[in-house]
Amino acid sequence: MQRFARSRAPKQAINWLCSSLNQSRSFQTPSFATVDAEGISGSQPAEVSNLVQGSWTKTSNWSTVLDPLNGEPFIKVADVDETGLQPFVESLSKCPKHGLHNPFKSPERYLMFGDISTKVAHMLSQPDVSNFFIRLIQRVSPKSYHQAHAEVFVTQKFFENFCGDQVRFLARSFAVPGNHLGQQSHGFRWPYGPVTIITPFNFPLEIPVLQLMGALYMGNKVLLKVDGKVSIVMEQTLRLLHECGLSMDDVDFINSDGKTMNKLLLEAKPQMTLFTGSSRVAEKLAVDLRGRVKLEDAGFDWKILGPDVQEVDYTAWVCDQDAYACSGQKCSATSILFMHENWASSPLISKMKSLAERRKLEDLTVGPVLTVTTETMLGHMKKLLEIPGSKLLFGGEPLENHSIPNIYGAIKPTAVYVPCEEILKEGNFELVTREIFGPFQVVTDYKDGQLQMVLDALEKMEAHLTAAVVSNDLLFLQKVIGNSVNGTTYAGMRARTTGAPQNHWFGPAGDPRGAGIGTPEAIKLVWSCHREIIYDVGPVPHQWQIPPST
Ligand SMILES: NC(=O)c1ccc[n+]([C@@H]2O[C@H](COP(=O)([O-])OP(=O)(O)OC[C@H]3O[C@@H](n4cnc5c(N)ncnc54)[C@H](O)[C@@H]3O)[C@@H](O)[C@H]2O)c1
Repeated sequence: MQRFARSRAPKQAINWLCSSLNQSRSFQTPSFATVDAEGISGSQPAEVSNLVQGSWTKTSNWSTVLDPLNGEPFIKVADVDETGLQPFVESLSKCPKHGLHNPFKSPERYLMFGDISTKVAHMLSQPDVSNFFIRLIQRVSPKSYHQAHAEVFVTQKFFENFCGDQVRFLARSFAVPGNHLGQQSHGFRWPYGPVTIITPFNFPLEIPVLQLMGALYMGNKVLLKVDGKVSIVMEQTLRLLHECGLSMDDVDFINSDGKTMNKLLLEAKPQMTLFTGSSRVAEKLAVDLRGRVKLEDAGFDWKILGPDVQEVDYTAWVCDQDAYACSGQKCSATSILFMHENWASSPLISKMKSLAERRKLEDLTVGPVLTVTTETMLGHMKKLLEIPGSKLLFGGEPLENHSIPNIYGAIKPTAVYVPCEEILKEGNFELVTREIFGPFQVVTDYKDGQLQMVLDALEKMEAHLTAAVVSNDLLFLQKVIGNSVNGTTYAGMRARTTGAPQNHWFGPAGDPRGAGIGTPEAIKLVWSCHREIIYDVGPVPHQWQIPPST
């Protein structure tokens, strides 16, 4: 979000934009929307507002988002600075610790959220509405139509999952008989009350919506902050939610830089903060907020190809999707691929190379990298190539003929081979396991007797988000799964690291602060705590007498 000289749009980007305009000419802008996803441009910039204490507000301090495809300043965001925090602090402080609803207070709100979910699910199933969000996502976080569609589809299915009575079932309690008549213990799911959600740029709709709704379902009041580069998507989503019955006061929405948000958190003291983003910020917030956090942080995700080589074309395709779809900007993207020597002697790598080379900017199957520059990615590659025995497998060059502004990255899908023995060496491990949030992966191989070396590498890693064990050899699967911890691990010859839908728990394991997203279990774990009410209503036994002191 910096001001940049306007650059000429490249031929491919213009062609692509024209074809997408033609494709979507028949779509109407939905009634709740205040922007036209197709029409936003340097000459017709969109504006993003804040929402606090039930009203949409603007500020005098606008930051500008550059169109990732051509550098035009195309979105103006009303940024709140440190002097504008008070309304947000006050708004959050109005919510008590026992929340907006709980099993003993306003239980009708559980039903209300079931109804809201039904309406939103229906709205998102309308082609005008889904296309609006698909295109809006593509404009700010460029990814292929298919990938943006998947994001909207998963979000719609999530809402379908929480229609009717499903929200109140999230707050299901249990009871255990007591020691005497009249005594019974009941376990309840209790909200935290005032909470905050902070999310990154890469899934502008899915991540904030799934976390936001989970928080609301369980009875919390939410202050939401989405990365400013993409916050237009959630601003429009909130307008959709309001149209479907969400109260204007249940969610506040702030646009600010990270430092200002950090200050707000220290002042507002939310009971819980869900942070999704880099490990650097996650660790800072864990300290600043004295542990009142749940974290979904960096992913250095691994895939192991076992000894049983089969379905090489399919496996190559999944490897390509896992590493390079969304230009590698999924926290679940494969960062390192370990192949058994049997795969190393198959045509896998040459097939992966061909698939990577099909990707093109015109259809956004490869595109701008929003948080890592070309220079950083290629610099990292150079350092890896200094490791003895390493070599470039494919890619390794900047994208050509584009006008992606140079605050963003633009490289061809890249794979660098590093020998497994070298990866484990003290000086190399940190370098090789650095997360590059772009179309970049490390590939290595291991011999039949070297599985332990691979497992040692997994043990040394710090992020344990997604993983894939590609094999149908049950003993091999057992060995790898039993010796690793990643929170979302796919196992079997169709295993992948990316593409978790709303019906799979998604989140890291091995960290008590780890959050989850999507499923009822994730919602209950992240957005509610346990409260035990022990009823002890009597009667006191007939002729009871005061016993001796104990
Ligand atoms: N685990 C997951 O589910 C998941 C999902 C998506 C992305 N990620 C990770 O996110 C990272 C990419 O996103 P990014 O680079 O935009 O992350 P980031 O940590 O820089 O930013 C994430 C969010 O935090 C805000 N922020 C930054 N500093 C802050 C501070 N001091 N206090 C409060 N808020 C602050 C940002 O404005 C943004 O909204 C990658 O590491 C990726 O693996 C993880």
